Amino acid sequence: MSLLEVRELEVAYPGGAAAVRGVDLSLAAGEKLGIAGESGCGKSTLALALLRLLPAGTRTGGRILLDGEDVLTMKWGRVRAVRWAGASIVFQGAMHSLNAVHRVGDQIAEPILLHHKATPAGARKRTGELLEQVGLPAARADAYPHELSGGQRQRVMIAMALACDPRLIVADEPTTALDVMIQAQILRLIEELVSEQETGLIMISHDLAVLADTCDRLAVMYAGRIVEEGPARQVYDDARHPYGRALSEAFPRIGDPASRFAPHGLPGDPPDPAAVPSGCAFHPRCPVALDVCATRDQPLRAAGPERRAACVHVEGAGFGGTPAAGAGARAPDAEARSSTP
Ligand SMILES: Nc1ncnc2c1ncn2[C@@H]1O[C@H](COP(=O)(O)OP(=O)(O)OP(=O)(O)O)[C@@H](O)[C@H]1O
Repeated sequence: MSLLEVRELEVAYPGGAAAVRGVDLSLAAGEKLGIAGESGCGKSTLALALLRLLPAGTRTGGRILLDGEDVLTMKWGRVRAVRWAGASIVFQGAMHSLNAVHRVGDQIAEPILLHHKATPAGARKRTGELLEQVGLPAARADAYPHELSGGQRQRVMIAMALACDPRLIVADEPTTALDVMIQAQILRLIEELVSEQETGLIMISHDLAVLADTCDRLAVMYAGRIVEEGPARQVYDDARHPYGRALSEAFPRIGDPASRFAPHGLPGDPPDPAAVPSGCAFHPRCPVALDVCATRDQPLRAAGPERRAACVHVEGAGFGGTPAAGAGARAPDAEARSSTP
């Protein structure tokens, strides 16, 4: 049985349209899955749904099975028991997630006291061990968040997330606010810790390169849907969906310093959930869209071994494996749009 099975997940904020629209994904124990997409594609909404941290009044549909138990329908007492111990989350910007008026050691100890019924001395000992595990001296337990650097605070957040030995860690842009050197250290730390402990990891980022370097598998999200999925390195090197391709071209390539100076960027923005275009939601920005893309949405379908993509070009010749003409580098091309599938 998978550690996590998400089936046809729908999430709509109070009074709003669906921000997550029919997401399916699964994660094996100890597996690392990256979820990529631009801001507004629904990645954080998906992360919050996994731990049932969505605001009151949010409508959800589908199923989120964590070790076979549906997080969306479990009683609140059970949800509280599952958080930290079953699954925990690391948010971006630890300054906002940590309580400014409590020492960081007390904040790490809190879930340990709650879930492991530890004595205060036992919780303190475990807190020291966790801090050392994330590369901080145990004595930093006495510090307040403002006395730590951004990287140190993010390490504290990771220590908290690990405190109850969860089966799953969800890391939502865990390094976005940090400088590049610290970012690399924190990513390596997360990777090592989850590998050592066979913890499942869902890491969310807009940066495909970061995810390709850290994760086993990658899912690309656009307008609340997963549009591409597969082994991380393959998706990064040879995306089958034009959006995945545009995203991988939008960032400097791993190991290719020259690409930092290449023209990048994907014109336009992802749609607002209330105004998702008809057909394939990406078609207005897609450089290889066909007429049919404006009217017919594509399901995720096999796009090679262990790979899936939701694009009209996947089935036929001409797209899968063939480099698309500079996805994102120019406006939709009239010739491509007028050709038939
Ligand atoms: N609390 C909320 N109430 C209403 N709408 C929201 C709320 N949070 C997010 N949204 C909307 O849901 C959509 C998806 O947002 P979400 O934060 O999940 O995307 P994201 O891909 O994680 O982006 P980011 O990287 O900026 O967090 C967006 O259109 C956003 O405006």
